[in-house]
Amino acid sequence: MAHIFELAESLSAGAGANYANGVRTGANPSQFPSTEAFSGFNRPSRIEADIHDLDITGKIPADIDGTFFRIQPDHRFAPVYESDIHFNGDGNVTAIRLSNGQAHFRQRYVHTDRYDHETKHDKALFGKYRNPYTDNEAVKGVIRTAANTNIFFWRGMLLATKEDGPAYAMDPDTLDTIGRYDFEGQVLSPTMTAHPKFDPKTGEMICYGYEAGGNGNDGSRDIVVYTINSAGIKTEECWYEAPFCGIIHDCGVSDNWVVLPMTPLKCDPDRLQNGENHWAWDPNEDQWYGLAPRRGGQPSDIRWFRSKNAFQGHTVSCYEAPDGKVVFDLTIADGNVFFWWPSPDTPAGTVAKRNKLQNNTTRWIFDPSLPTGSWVDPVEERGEYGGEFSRVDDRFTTMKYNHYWQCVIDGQKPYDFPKCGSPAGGLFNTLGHFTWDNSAAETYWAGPCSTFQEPAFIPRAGGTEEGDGYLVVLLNRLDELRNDVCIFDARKIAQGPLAVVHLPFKLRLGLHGNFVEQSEIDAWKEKRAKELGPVRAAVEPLPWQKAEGHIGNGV
Ligand SMILES: C=Cc1ccc(O)c(OC)c1
Ligand SMILES: [Fe+2]
Repeated sequence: MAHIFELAESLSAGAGANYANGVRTGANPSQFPSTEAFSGFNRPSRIEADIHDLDITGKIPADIDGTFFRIQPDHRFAPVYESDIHFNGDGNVTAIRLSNGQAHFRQRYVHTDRYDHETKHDKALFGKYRNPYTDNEAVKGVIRTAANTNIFFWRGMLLATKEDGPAYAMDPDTLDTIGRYDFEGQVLSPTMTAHPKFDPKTGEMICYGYEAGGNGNDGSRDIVVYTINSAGIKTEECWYEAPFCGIIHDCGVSDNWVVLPMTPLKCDPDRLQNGENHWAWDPNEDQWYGLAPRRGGQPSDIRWFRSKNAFQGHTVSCYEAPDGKVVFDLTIADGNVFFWWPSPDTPAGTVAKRNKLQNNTTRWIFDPSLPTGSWVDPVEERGEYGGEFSRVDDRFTTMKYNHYWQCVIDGQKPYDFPKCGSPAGGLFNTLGHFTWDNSAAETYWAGPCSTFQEPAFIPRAGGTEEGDGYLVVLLNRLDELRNDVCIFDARKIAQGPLAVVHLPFKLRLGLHGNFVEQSEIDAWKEKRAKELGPVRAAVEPLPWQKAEGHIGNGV
């Protein structure tokens, strides 16, 4: 007699493969592609759940009272295209509430317009990453963003963001989606970055959108930079033009300047129309840095600096030196990290391969008195460990700082390939804590079967000294297909975690997150109850939707 699993295999083969010539057939609608992007640790999680009082090893410091919010792309439905990528998954938000030495779990999808439409039709309708020409007719004119890249707290709400669309507001307690958020009608660009910066001295949020001139997915070169003050009022809005449509994923903010690093991944509108990739790597293009004034900017004020071809990763931090020059720190790779968007010259049929790249932490100093087009080279490159996902003590954003933490690769340590397979998302097997003055440099290796996701800094209650606090970070247990949440003393990471919170299942590889103090959530809840009223979702369609004759969400 056939074993039950053999039977299941013949049943699924009988149902027919869900992909033919790379496109979903619908024959077996629940079957995800069997590509690396959807296999092993990369399998969609799709969990929405609450778990009270998670299992803990060690002791969560009693003075931690707040929530670590983070977000992951997490496809709900088998994608339209078999070659779909992780970055095209639906935003799914995780909240790890830490209080009284206990940890609680909550996870919910962001209910974007995309989510609502796909729910109604019970299948994926949006096609390739940032290519509206590949979408089902039923969703023409619908905002496409999956809001899957960052989740941060702003004036009593969480904002889930992705750089290809507007922000979505969520309730920080329930993780219910409130709706698309246009800052009460003040922010109407088709795109908004997933990496705004918060000025701790002024309480302002500085944010921007790139590819912002049209519908957000048409290769426009327009950039908009906004400031929203602590009362929620937009105080700055200036539009600039980039030399080409390139990806501007993260930014830097000092007291007087905004730095916009533009990477040589380019969008060509013709390629979009042909149903191809939004981005293509240009190995002959420079890396660019736009320097724009924070206040009173005029379109002609942006100054572009350039340097040799490279891939700009995430910002570490940014500040002004006493001489007015702008110090900007970020990780940089010596080639295209996003190997799934190769150069258009790559021969057809070539399978996109992960390149072996070195990610260095680099320091740049921009002189705002130099003319646009000036060449710059980094003043310092730190290459002892390849690193990414850097974090600082956020209370020092815009200020001279010393400490930073990041996920790093320790190539001297063993990796258990037979047990874990190809390391999902890269081999960040170690957490690093470094200082610019070299007074401290320490690492913590997670073992041969584990890798880290991006950490977040938790300031110690009542403390003010830079770096005094904790680090919260997700650990991928690649052999067990499970995640842990580790809590370290931020300035003593080498001694290992103070507490490890065990999740009973695997999440997906996430991008970004932030820790929010419960006192801050409570204070805003009270302020909204007593004077401001609830967070108001957008009521009007975005200008590009009106211009293209669409009426809005329409679900
Ligand atoms: C890490 C970068 C990054 C850049 C663009 C994206 O759309 C994204 O989606 C998750 C992530
Ligand atoms: Fe990012």
